[in-house]
Amino acid sequence: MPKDVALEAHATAPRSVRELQKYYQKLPIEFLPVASQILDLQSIGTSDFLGNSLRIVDRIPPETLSKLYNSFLEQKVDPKELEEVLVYEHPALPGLRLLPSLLSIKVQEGLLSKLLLRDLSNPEHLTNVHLHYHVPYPDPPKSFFDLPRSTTYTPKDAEIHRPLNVTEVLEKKLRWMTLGGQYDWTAKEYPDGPPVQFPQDIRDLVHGIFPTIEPEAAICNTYSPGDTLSPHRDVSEEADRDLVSISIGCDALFLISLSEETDSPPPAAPDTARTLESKPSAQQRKPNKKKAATEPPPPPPPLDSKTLIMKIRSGDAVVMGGESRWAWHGVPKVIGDTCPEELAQWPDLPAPEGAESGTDDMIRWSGWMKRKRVNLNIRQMYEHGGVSGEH
Ligand SMILES: O=C(O)CCC(=O)C(=O)O
Ligand SMILES: [Fe+2]
Repeated sequence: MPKDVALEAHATAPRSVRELQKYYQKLPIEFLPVASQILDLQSIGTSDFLGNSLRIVDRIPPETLSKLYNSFLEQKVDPKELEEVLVYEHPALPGLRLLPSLLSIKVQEGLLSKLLLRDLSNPEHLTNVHLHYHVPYPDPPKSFFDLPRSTTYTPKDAEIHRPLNVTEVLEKKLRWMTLGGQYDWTAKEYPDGPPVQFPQDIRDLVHGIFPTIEPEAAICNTYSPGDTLSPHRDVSEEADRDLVSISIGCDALFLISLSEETDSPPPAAPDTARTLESKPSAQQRKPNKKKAATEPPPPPPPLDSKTLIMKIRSGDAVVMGGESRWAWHGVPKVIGDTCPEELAQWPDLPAPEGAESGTDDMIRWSGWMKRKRVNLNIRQMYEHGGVSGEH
């Protein structure tokens, strides 16, 4: 589908989408199991609701995956240990493909390590922290998870921001990193000039599974429970190739819509970049005595025939292609305590070199992932021709 020139990077989502986002953002997690609008990719096939409308449109055989995993992990992965991956489509969002449990736990762990222990400490990969802080890079390069506790991030403008320490940055402030083409969040465009090299091993894995895209740019989002991503469309890429979104760690709700309803926009959003919100999660907030937690929530806003709200888990992939490539989408909720056990201890690193166990300067990051959701959102920026079709 050719990209519609009318798609504006700064436009605001339709009211119906914003209302759903707000509803699910506020919905206490204890009510999620009874929220029947939510399409749960893990109960596809067993639920009568929506499940009936899903179609299997493709299958990825274990042999294909094991070859890609072998080279990604640089170790032998027996196809017998893998299951065939089913690819689903839903009539509400033509061109949206859902791949529950795409990546094995080992590949998820490998991907986390490449992204966060290797690529994050490459100074070419900018983060949201760079917008307002000087980011210290150790020489020789090493993982940010190996930095001494005394590491300080000094603000660019000391009148607006206070200095941060490495714990604050990695636990809370770090919300995204850009890989390859460095998207400019304020101008909402990719800068001119040759893009930063996309990590080859991640490119090979993603292109091997999804040959319809040549990975050139990605956003690696990190969320804690309580963090949200407001509804938006990713319209800055020149190529109308599929967008591949891979999630690792805690479960999340993902809202996506092709609703065309137009209405008056809400008050203007702050001019910085994208609307990421970090609020204390329901779990972190002190109990509100006036409002008992068991009080049933109001009914949800109606879901029109062009909108889906779904639960996304660790290892799942969502591909936005065709008409859905330019759909409105957002993340109203990240659900704490849902990270798969095998990943929860990541990065589980040995003590940094030279640090003695028990010294003040040593931060044990083991268990960081237990409280996180990491989403890798991969795009092709330019049309070059020569990118093949199906696998
Ligand atoms: O975290 C997600 O699932 C979606 C992220 C996203 O839409 C984006 O980075 O543009
Ligand atoms: Fe997006």
